[in-house]
Formats: sequence, C-alpha cells, structure tokens
Amino acid sequence: HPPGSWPTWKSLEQTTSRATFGKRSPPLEDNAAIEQDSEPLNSITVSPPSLEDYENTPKAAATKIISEVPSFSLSSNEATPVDSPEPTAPSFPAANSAQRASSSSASSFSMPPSQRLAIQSPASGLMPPPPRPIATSQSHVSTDSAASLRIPTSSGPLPNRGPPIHSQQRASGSLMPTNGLAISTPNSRNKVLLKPGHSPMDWAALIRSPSANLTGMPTGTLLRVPPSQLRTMTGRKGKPAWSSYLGKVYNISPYLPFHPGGEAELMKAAGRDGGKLFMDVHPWVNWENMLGACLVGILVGENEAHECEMDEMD
Ligand code: HEM
Repeated sequence: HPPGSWPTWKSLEQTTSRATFGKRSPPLEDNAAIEQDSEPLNSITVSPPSLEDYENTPKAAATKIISEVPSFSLSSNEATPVDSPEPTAPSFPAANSAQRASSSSASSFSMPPSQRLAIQSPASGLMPPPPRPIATSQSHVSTDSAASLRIPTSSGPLPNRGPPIHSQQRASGSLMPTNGLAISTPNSRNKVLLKPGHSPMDWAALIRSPSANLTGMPTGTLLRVPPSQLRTMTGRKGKPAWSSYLGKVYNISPYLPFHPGGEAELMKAAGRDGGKLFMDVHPWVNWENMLGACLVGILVGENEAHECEMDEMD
C-alpha cells in the first residue's frame, strides 16, 4: 500500500492468516514489512505435525538434581537437617518467628525451604501473621492475662450474687437448681414451708400496717415484766407466747406462722429469754426490726414488777 493509504481488505485477511499460524505478524501500520515479505502470502500451506516431528522434538531433561531438601530422622534425637552445618543449640529469635523471617540473615537455619520461600516473599513486604494458637482445653486459662479475667468459680461463691451462703433464701430451693440432688438434700437449717400469705414479705407488710395490733394489748401500753410473769407466757393454755431479748419482752405469737424456722423452733423461746437460741441459729437476723411491732414491755426484776404507763420511757 502506498504510504498514507488504507490497506485493502485482502491484505488484512492475509495478515490475519499469518498471525493465526504462529508467526508474529508486524503491526498493521507497518505495511512495508508486509509487502517486503518475499514469501507469497497466498501459498502458505499448513499441515498437522507428523509422528516423526514429535519424535524429533528435543525433550527437556534435568540437567541438575537438587538434593538440598533437608531430611529428618525420627529415630534419633537430631531435629536439624542432616546436611545442615549449623549447631542445634536454640537461638533468638526463634526459628519460625517473624523477626527471623524479616531479617536478611534468615538464611537456612533449621527452616524448611518451602516455608522460607513463603515468608521471604518480597511481593507483599508484610510480615507473615503470627501462628494461630493451638486450641487446647487449658490454653484459655493457662496464661496470666487470661487468669486476671477469669471468673473465680472454684474458690467460693461470687460476690454480690444472691443471699449469703447461710441465708434462708439460698436454702429455700427457689434459687437452687430443681434437680434431684437439690430436692433430696435435707435442709441443714430446718427451714419449713410457710403457709400461703405467711412469707417474710407478708410479715413485713403486716408490721407496717397501722391497724394491726401485734402486742395483744391496748395500743401504747408497755409493761414491766418480771421473770415470773414471762415464764407463764408460754403460748399454751390460752396464754400468748412471750420471749425476751436484750431486756425487752415481745409477743411472738403473731410471728409463729411466719417464722421460717417453723413454729416449733420459735416456741422453744416462749416464756423465757430467747437471745441465746436466736443467736445460735441466725445471728444475722435483726430481731428488733422484725418484732418491734410486737414489743409488750421491758424485763424487770421481780420486785419491780408492776404495770405502768411506759410512754415516758420511749
Ligand atoms: C423470736 C425471734 C426470732 C425471729 C425474729 C426469727 C427469725 C427468723 C428468720 C428471719 C429466719 C430466716 C433466716 C434466713 O432466711 O436467713 C429464721 C430461720 C430460722 N429460725 Fe428463727 N427467728 C427467731 C427465733 C428463733 C428461735 C428462738 C429459734 C430456735 C430455737 C429459731 C430457729 C430458726 C431456724 C431453725 C431457722 C431456719 C434456718 C434458717 O433459715 O436460718 N428462730 N428465723
């Protein structure tokens, strides 16, 4: 084609044919190169390679056998490559650490060639990620940092988790698992099942009620109670049950069906001083708060026994 003119369709077709048969074709702009090709473009014949061609094709052959892959012996104590001249003593950084991989002296010390290649790849320029921790049953609690976050479950109850260890609530079963063990285990503190409407909450509501008369006496009346009188208030033979505590006398009759330890236990304190029994069982219980509304008087000597108005003593 003359310079500056478009190639004809036929020349383009020929050029494409030449490219199809494996020879690099000159760029289309290089029209001179195409025209200077002495071989007639239309006469190219292509025949499939014969068997002889295949046999004459030179075969690739290994010219050098690389035998640098380290070998290990499981039967001996040697953990280093057999042909490694380096000593086996441990060194820092560790053989598979990222520090060693990033250093130029990583060379060949006890690291398999495949691993060496992967770590030293210059493509990323990044350090390889640290090895994943091996998940074992104890690995999550074996480190000091993990131990600082661990919930102490073996050395006692958790703080602020429910009532005290000896509390009636803890022994009531409502917070205990309802498995056979919890049910069959006897309550070591002899807690009883209270009747409906006689829970501690019901008692708390009752003592706050202004209309409730829990002393069994006219409102505002306090008595001087001699020991002889206290002894007669046993809760039997139509008499109320009184008990003294720290010099004060209480009518414990209304509390009997509310007592978590049962009426029988509470009745042991009837007609006498209940301080020692009380403190032996549950010193954490606040008697005065719970039975304040049941106060009937003060315990006095036998010679001082007479009924009087006690308003001025409050
Ligand atoms: C008269 C005043 C008393 C009051 C206000 C009182 C109050 C209580 C309270 C609130 C509980 C539940 C304790 C808890 O949940 O931790 C309880 C339980 C109990 N009480 Fe009393 N009590 C009194 C006297 C007595 C006496 C004199 C005895 C024994 C002779 C006794 C024996 C028990 C027993 C065995 C339990 C069950 C175990 C327990 O839950 O701690 N109580 N009492």
